[in-house]
Amino acid sequence: MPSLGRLHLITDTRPGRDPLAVVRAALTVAHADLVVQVRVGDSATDREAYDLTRRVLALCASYRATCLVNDRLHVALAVGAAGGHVGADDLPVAAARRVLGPTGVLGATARAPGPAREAVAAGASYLGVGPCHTTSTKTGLPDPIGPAGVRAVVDAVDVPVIAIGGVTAARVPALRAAGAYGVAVVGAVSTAADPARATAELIEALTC
Ligand SMILES: Cc1ncc(COP(=O)(O)OP(=O)(O)O)c(N)n1
Ligand SMILES: Cc1ncsc1CCOP(=O)(O)O
Ligand SMILES: [Mg+2]
Repeated sequence: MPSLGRLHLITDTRPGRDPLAVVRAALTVAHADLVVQVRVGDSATDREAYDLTRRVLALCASYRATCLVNDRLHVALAVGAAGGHVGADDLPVAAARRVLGPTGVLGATARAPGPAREAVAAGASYLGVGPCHTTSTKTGLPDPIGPAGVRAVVDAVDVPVIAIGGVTAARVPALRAAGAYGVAVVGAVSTAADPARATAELIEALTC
């Protein structure tokens, strides 16, 4: 697998947001260091997910950035994205690996060492670990695990750990010190007054 980008931008498709404009702004700064994960709401149709993903993939291609698809692996395959991300309510990791094939990038959500090891054994190529901090963009999550929780997972696996949940540039140093390879964000970029600047601050924090 080519090396994974350290900054994962997850699309924000809540009403009033402009995910394509945010992705475009982030790409102008982060280029190939960016992984864009297309995540649509549960009520979105497959056609809507497909159309958005095709457009994101075209933007990513211009910058040699990686495009992944959250949950809907058939959309990832249909558009030719690099892979996808699954969690507890999605296909099991082993099934997702069969769908994507041996070379697809496959992320799996884990928040503790045991499930993290299982996900890697089942074929995950990276782990999304969190919520690390309180988030306002997803409800119904368990308590934040903090950098110490990230460290526990990092110590248990040999794949990149991507910290997620309430991540800001100011919080990146502690997450990196805990062994996180990178971070995934929604709000830190999508709700920023200047998404390009917010991206630059995250990239700088990740490369220090
Ligand atoms: C990088 C990354 N980590 C975790 C998640 C969360 O995935 P999941 O648990 O399946 O929840 P939804 O995003 O599907 O609501 C993620 N998407 N990306
Ligand atoms: C999808 C998801 N899974 C765990 S936290 C989260 C949302 C992260 O969004 P933000 O970066 O705005 O906290
Ligand atoms: Mg999911």
